[in-house]
Amino acid sequence: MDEKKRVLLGMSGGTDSSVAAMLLQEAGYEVTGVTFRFYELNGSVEYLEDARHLAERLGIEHITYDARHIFREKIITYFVDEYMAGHTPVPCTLCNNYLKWPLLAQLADEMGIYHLATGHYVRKMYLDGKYYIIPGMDGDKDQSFFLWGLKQDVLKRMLLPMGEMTKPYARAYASERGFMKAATKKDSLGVCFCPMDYRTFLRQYLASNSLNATLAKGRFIDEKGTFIAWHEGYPFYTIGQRRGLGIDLNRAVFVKEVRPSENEIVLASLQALEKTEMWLKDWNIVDECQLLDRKDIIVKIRYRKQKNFCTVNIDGEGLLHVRLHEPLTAVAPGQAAAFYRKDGLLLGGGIITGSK
Ligand SMILES: Nc1ncnc2c1ncn2[C@@H]1O[C@H](COP(=O)(O)OP(=O)(O)OP(=O)(O)O)[C@@H](O)[C@H]1O
Repeated sequence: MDEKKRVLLGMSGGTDSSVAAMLLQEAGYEVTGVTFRFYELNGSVEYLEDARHLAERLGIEHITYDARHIFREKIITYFVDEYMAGHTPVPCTLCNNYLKWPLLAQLADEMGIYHLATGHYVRKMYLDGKYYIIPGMDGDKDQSFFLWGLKQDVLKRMLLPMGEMTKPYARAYASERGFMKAATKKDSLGVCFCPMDYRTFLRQYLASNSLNATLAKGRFIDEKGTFIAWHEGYPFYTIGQRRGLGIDLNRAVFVKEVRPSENEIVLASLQALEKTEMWLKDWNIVDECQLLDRKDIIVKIRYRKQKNFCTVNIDGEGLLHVRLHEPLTAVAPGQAAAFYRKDGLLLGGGIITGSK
């Protein structure tokens, strides 16, 4: 078979990658599915069985790849370390950019397969000699926010069959073909290894690594340093947080600052959290001409909803400097910022290291 017609697809056992397998097959590709064992919540391997079973029904080759050790090292350890440093980590962004897609490329190379695919709801576009990610047609499912770190060597090989689909259509598509389990799978919620609440995960992780002594009660203080109440330990709070502080004041207060060395959390009004400048490290830009020094760049620091205009430059220390045209609240170190052109082209992104 023409090597351009072979594709390695990441199969999670979920609806999207299952439908992606069907679409690629219908488009005439010889599909090989790979399921990475990243993390098995409560030891469940049902996802592996589902992926295997689907591959069998479709008559496609399927392999599994044990990435638990590397996932633990690169994603979970990083996640815990970031909270312990008073930051807000972005495990899904890191996993996609440094693990999932690079692993797909590595395995595909070993198998002599050119194309790489996933069930992400994104599309890609070729412009002036470069490939760009653009949001999926289903605005509600768009996952472009997580993919700003991918380089051209991966982008050029990507096939993104779900980009033109909506989730309801994907479910109907699987069901019409008799794949009822794939059609009715629940959407995955948040971070795969702690879908609900990171605090519970953090407590368990620290306890099982004999590190819980590092968590002591600390002081909530106001901006002037006045004691307000006791808190559970600084890693359990993130900048911008309002709910779950466990205190009852007669005004709305938000986490403005996390101070690990003092185990203090500074609380303030929302207005006091406003920032107009950010600095990013570990950044990636597809084409500097499309991003730097322009006045109409959109920046997102949240997966959903938020969008602001900004101007981006590289500063003397090699960090990306972002000037926000309107202030943003809840800018936390460790979080990702992704840049878009007004028409949706994903221009790059980076990790927030400072703001003012
Ligand atoms: N364990 C895994 N092994 C291989 N590929 C994976 C794995 N987890 C996710 N992927 C790939 O990454 C894509 C995006 O995964 P993510 O978990 O962010 O989204 P999702 O909407 O839940 O996808 P799905 O419905 O396919 O599970 C998946 O569609 C799949 O192609």
